[in-house]
Amino acid sequence: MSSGERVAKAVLVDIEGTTTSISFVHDVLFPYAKQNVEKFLRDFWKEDDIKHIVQDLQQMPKFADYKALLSAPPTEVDVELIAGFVRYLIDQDLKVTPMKTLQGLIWAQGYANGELKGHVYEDVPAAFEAWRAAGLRIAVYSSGSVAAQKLIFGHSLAGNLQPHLSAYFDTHVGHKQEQQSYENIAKELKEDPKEILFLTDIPGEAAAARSAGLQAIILQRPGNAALADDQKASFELIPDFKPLHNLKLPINKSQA
Ligand SMILES: CSCCC(=O)C(=O)COP(=O)(O)O
Ligand SMILES: [Mg+2]
Repeated sequence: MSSGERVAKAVLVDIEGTTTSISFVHDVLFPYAKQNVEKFLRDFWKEDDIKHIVQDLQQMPKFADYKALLSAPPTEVDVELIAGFVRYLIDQDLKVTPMKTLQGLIWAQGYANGELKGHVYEDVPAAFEAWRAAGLRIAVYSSGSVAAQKLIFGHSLAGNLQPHLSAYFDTHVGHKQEQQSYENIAKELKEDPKEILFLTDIPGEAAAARSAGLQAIILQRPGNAALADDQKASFELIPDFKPLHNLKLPINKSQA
């Protein structure tokens, strides 16, 4: 099936490499979080939600790995130790929930003070408008926290795109390369999986979505990772959202 003939009731979009450049995430957002994590933790160390995040971080097996790398073994868990651990996790691009939650809280300050503006490719707002005008719902699924997703679209270069979005999912629903996550999303959206179209840059995510019965298309945006030949053969590939601007509801739904 070509993108021109596709029908769906909902479009589920990934962010990094799909609506937004990988470079914005890696060269702007991640450095912002690394530069500001220590001050953020110092300012909010005694707040309950930060205490919970710190506890969750300490329980990760990676925390022991990180401590073992330090020249002097830490005697207490303090701001500096946790900030260093968060920077270590960011450097490895680990999609772990407590660190992603913390990143979202740090980025909120950057969006609020105007230092950050969410990158979206220029074809994204037009596609969102077209899909909504055709009666489709649009949902987001990213490893970034739901709070971070709302920020990137709420403070985007194209203005506030949140009114187009009807649901947001992060790693609380499961990891992006697991079939169960997409089954959970379909259930929460109350849609038949085959009527959800998932758009992503990562073949492992597309494969997991497809194994749950969703449709999946891979974006080849500038700067996205090159695909192996078998991956190219397994999925429909598109350079941007323009081939999908004419996406329609299934015929029985649009006539109802
Ligand atoms: C929600 S904006 C920041 C994106 C992010 O933190 C990330 O890890 C990107 O992951 P994605 O699942 O959108 O590829
Ligand atoms: Mg992605």
